[in-house]
Amino acid sequence: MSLDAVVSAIAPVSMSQRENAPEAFAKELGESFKRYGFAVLADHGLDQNVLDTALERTKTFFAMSDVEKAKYKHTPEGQRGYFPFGQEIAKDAKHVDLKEFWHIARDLPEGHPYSDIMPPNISIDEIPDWHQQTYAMFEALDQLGLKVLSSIAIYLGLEENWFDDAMRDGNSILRMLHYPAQETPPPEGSVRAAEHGDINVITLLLGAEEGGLEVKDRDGLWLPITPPAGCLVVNVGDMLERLTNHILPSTLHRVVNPKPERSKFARYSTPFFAHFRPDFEIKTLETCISDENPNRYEQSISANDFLLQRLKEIGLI
Ligand SMILES: O=C(O)CCC(=O)C(=O)O
Ligand SMILES: [Fe+2]
Repeated sequence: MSLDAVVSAIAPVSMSQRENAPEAFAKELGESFKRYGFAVLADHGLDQNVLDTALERTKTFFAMSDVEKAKYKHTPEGQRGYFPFGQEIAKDAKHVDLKEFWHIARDLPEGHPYSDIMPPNISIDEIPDWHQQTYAMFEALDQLGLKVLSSIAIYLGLEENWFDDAMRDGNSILRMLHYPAQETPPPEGSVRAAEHGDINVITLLLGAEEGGLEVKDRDGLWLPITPPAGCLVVNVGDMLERLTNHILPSTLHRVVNPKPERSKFARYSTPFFAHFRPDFEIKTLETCISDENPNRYEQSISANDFLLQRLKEIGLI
């Protein structure tokens, strides 16, 4: 198969269809998720200025010295702030990933019942408007995520607003990722991000235009995903896979090292991991159980217990 054929394997779905033809949009989106666990969204309507400003601040932060950045290292229970280079290791992987990142999470009002599970964000002294600018991006993606989920609900035969309560005050994370340039070849076997499934409900990913993202197809072959400029990649996470009894699969993906001609370029990407509220019980949807697909999970599990289990596996707590 030619590279072009592979790139277009996941055809973009236009969000502009969503208002006029919600059922048709939901079907096209849902079929892409069912087939690949991934969809490519065109015309997402996000404010480019908000995205550009947040990315510009992110580049400023990662350009700071390791000593300066270390002041903002996340606390083990926190999942907010800075995660230095060489910390995350994918489940069952032998080498750490070649990346550093920052987590922005939801701001909660003081005294909120989830405050003990969802601590406050961390600000950066050297970049005074860091929180304001990156939180604008968090909020934009949070809202877009709900729209995508409402179309998924339609596809699954649920009420359009089914996910609203499950996602209210959810423990979502915007991850600003920096994969440094590779002027000298990295250690044998290390990659920018080793193969993994995402833990959360859905992920909205910007920044994959710089190549490297690959998705493991049913036959075990890796499909490169290089979305057209201005498109957003969306994928199903393990929580939605479990909720839907694997009707919507959480597909393994990875970020491979750059080709020699791109090795002097850093890669920045910004996945938004949409999460349920911590006390939401993930219980298989009745609409996803059938004779051909019996319930795979007799027990329900709270979103927070599921998350803690998985964070331990990848070395983040
Ligand atoms: O950087 C990318 O393109 C993907 C990142 C990713 O899969 C993740 O952080 O979970
Ligand atoms: Fe991922």
